[in-house]
Amino acid sequence: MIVNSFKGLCRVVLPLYSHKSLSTNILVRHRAALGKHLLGHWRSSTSHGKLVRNGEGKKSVICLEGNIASGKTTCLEYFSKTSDIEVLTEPVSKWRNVQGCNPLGLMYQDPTRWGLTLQTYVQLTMLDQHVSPMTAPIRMMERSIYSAKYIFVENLYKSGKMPEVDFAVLSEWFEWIIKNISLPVDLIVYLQTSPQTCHERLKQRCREEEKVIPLEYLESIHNLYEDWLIHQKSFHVPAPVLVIPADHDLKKMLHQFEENREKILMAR
Ligand SMILES: Nc1ncnc2c1ncn2[C@@H]1O[C@H](COP(=O)(O)OP(=O)(O)O)[C@@H](O)[C@H]1O
Ligand SMILES: Nc1ccn([C@H]2C[C@H](O)[C@@H](COP(=O)(O)O)O2)c(=O)n1
Repeated sequence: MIVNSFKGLCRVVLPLYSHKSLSTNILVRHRAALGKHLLGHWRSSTSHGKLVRNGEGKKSVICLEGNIASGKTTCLEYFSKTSDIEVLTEPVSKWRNVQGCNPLGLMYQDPTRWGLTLQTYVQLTMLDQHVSPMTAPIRMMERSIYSAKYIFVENLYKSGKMPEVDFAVLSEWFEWIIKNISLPVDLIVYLQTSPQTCHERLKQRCREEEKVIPLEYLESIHNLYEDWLIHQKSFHVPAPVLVIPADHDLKKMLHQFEENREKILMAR
């Protein structure tokens, strides 16, 4: 089921400067030079004033969304065997180890203290993925900078675990990013599961940091996903949504991935 076709409108902005990303060079642009330079993998968009990756229009970006342990990595593994697709898994290893520290683990231990720390780093690493040069015509990436903000930051804030000031700082960062940098998404594939299924799979995966996650946490994440991608009543949806029911066993899931292959890969 394709839920919606809702492309974001771009705004004209005048960024004063940009920065060097973790893996790519982003155009460093001053007001005086706006629209004149073409550096590295980036160019300034003449129509919208955003930083845009060269060749962006010819390629296709699919974001795979879903609750924790819904089966996103398993799905990406399946499609990684297809030629002409590059797969970007979430940089969880970075979230577990930044210069010897583990912000993911710290966040689960004390979300009020460490939520901002983790989500700032998630936002940076997801941005880095969105802007990294594509090495194949189709990119499938696990989650997005959008779900980081609309689901996980929102959940921390709504549940009273993120202080107002932390939420405000993260929100301003996020707004700046989406206003100034082109982050095109052509399709969102939503693996729709029940929170109970995720809880079972989470226990089975047994990631150390996640042992403290109760069913209620997965229910909150689930409700935010449903409001965003199914009811479309909370936040902007940056691309059409393909929903794949994902409570089924592995065999049936692989069958469904195959059935949806065309819809997913034609998302341009
Ligand atoms: N359809 C399925 N049925 C049963 N177990 C599954 C299924 N899909 C994935 N799993 C298992 O559930 C756990 C979480 O899956 P994973 O793909 O890592 O989820 P995610 O990337 O969304 O967190 C893993 O142990 C995986 O082997
Ligand atoms: N913005 C985010 C994104 C993810 N997480 C957490 C949730 C999981 O514990 C872990 C990885 O998620 P998965 O791919 O297994 O669904 O990272 C977060 O807290 N904030």
